[in-house]
Amino acid sequence: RSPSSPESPEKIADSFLSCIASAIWSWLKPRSVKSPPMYPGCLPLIGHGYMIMGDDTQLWKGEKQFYDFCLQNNDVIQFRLGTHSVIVITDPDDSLTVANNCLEKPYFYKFADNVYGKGLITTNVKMWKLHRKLLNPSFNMQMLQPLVGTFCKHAKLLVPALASEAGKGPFDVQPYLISNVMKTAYRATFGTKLRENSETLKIYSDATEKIFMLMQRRLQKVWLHLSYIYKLTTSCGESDRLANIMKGITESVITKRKLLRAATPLDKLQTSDTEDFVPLLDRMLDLADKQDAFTDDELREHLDTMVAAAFDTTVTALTYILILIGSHPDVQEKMYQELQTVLKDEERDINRHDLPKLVYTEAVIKEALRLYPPVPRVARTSDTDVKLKNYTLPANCTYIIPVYHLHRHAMWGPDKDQFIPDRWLDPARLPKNPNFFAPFSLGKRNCIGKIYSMMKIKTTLSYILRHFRIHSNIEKLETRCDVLLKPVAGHFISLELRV
Ligand code: HEM
Repeated sequence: RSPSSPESPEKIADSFLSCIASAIWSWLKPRSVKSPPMYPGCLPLIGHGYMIMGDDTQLWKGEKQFYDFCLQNNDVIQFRLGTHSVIVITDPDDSLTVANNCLEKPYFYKFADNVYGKGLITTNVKMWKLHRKLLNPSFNMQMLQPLVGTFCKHAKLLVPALASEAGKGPFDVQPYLISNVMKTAYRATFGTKLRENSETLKIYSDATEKIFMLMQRRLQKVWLHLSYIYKLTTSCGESDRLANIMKGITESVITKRKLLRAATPLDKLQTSDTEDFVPLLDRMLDLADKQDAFTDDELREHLDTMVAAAFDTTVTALTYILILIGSHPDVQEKMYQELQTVLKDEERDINRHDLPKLVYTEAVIKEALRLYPPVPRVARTSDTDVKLKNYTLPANCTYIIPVYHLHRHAMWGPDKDQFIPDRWLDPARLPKNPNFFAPFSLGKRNCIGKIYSMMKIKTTLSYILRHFRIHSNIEKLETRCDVLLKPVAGHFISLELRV
């Protein structure tokens, strides 16, 4: 049977009936004496699922109600997705407890298993422990610094592209950023130069975006969480079709790279082909050769995961940063002055030594990630009881840490909703508990690419700032949320050439 073929009617009926039985049981079963407050309005069978139905704006609106309720109810509450219990946590210590003790991801992370199943984000804990340890060294500062040259090269290409929009009024900057970020992510991961391959890039990035969209649609319709039902839909077939396209592209890149490695001495391969960085694919092929670390499928799914995890998050972060600094000319001017000081007013490229000196720029990036975290919530699950400060929760709950709400917790002070980069330069203005800031998640299973993304964002921003004044209006911004928190309106910026 193909993955998208329909199941037998008997099987569907069985699964439907067991679902109803479990719904009735979960509705009637005695609640433990001490359990977190339940969000009002829970219905049999669908739980609170009806509150997040509709488009992705509705999903985020609905979710926000749960998370706001959590902030108002001592930072731990519960709601029901269908018959499934979901615990929401905005307490920073409990969030870390869950992040470190519940390393498994919930069932809905498996909705894109056909592409990313064995990649770091979705793989099971046993595999994750082995592979994260092997991959960590490829993401430390020393290994990543050689990529700054590649980031600069692409940031310089972005400048003339953006210049074509200067002086012409508001426009959507995201398509420019998508092309830029995808090219560097693809190059850093596969070592492939995408200019020669831009049709492939387009097919690959379109497929990535569509797979995310299908996953989000499934997430919103609780009945489609049942794979027996989902497999009857056209979306399932479409998702498998896109997965096969991506599979084909990545397999062909891996095969070509293997052939090139077989035919070229390694030192020549690195200097001639990839400036001075070693692409992740080469590092993983080394590990596969020497330690038999990855199967071909694992290799492919890790690499596709890296590109997917790197590109949309970074584009979204850069978009919010541009909107925020475009709405705060004083902040923008301070960043520009810092840049000129670090570069000593010279017309030279930015290098790896400059990046740590951009202290104010880093504060701006952090403040933007605080107000608009591209990943606004992360989720976990556990097959054992979990002990929080005030509750012991049973096995098989899903946990949600709403990062967006941690970032706007009352502990940030009365100005929590305002954009104030300076707060990052004065520890007295930050919450004492560092776990209130988690744009890259918390604990052991946090983002492996956080150093990469800070370097990429700083470099790209620096080139944009050197050439343009940015104008925008954050007051008009509206957001929606699929897997990521994305701008849906009011996100256009205008550019003015600096002379
Ligand atoms: C601003 C940019 C980024 C943000 C905000 C971000 C955020 C996150 C978050 C919140 C998670 C946890 C997801 C979860 O548990 O559901 C995560 C995981 C991950 N991120 Fe990022 N990320 C960014 C950039 C990157 C980049 C550039 C890469 C790769 C080069 C990357 C690779 C990954 C991977 C592989 C994981 C899974 C880690 C694991 O489970 O061990 N991310 N990221």
